[in-house]
Amino acid sequence: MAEEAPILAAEHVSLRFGGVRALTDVSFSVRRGEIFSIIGPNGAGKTSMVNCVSGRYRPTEGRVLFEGQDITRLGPNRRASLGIGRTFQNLALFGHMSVLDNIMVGRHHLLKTGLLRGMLYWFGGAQKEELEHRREVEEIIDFLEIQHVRKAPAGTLPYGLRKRVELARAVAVRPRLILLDEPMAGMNLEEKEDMARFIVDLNEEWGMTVLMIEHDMGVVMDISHRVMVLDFGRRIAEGQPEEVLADPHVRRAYLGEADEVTQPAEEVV
Ligand SMILES: Nc1ncnc2c1ncn2[C@@H]1O[C@H](COP(=O)(O)OP(=O)(O)OP(=O)(O)O)[C@@H](O)[C@H]1O
Repeated sequence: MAEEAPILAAEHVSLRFGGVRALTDVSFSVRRGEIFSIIGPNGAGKTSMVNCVSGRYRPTEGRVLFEGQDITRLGPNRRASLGIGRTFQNLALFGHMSVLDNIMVGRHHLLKTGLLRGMLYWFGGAQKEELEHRREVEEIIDFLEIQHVRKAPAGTLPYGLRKRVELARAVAVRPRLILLDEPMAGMNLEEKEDMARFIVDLNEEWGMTVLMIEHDMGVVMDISHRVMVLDFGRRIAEGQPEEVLADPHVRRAYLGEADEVTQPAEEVV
């Protein structure tokens, strides 16, 4: 049987900012149902790559395909409405709004009915649709275990919980592909474990394909099905976590392992 087409494919993507080559000829594909991680040292091009997928950046060369459709020229909102959701490296919540409202905003943003319908709601119409949204949002709140803070202003929550709310907002639009930019950044061990569990559940129980940037190698190796390694904007490896970890090129470039030639000579006494 022929293999199913990938949900996401990047083909020969290059991205330049003036003289800076953020990405050079990067190709990879993500299969439906996978947790796929991009790793690499600082400045390797990970965020640039994810931005080329979300539509924030347009590649200088190459193409990005989502479910077989060329989305290279589409803007971020259009891509979001096709089924690509995302979270940000830096939190992007409305601090004064409640957790519940922050998540509702996530849904409103992509509603077919749009702004006018949203306004109608506030003046008393469209409640049925709204009730359905609320039900779905409550389901997400339960799933991410943030019931106890649903009424709290998002800005008053500890960092780990805010990250979870941000994930809830991205999940609220039910994307088929979710882009997570450093979901564990700044978290303590317990928060990381919780977040890792949520990502795995999103993937396994909610059927979301995940494309993730993460620096925490333990988490990456634990939960990813496949990993791509970028270094200086180029793809230097891709495969299952254990293959990638064993790759000598990766060990040298990323994990900082010196190869034999560069080992300091033993001191002769
Ligand atoms: N908007 C921009 N304007 C100019 N240069 C940029 C821009 N965005 C990224 N770059 C450059 O592109 C290169 C790749 O950056 P990018 O942020 O994609 O790397 P990264 O792997 O995500 O790094 P980090 O792990 O530190 O987040 C870097 O040299 C960076 O300075």
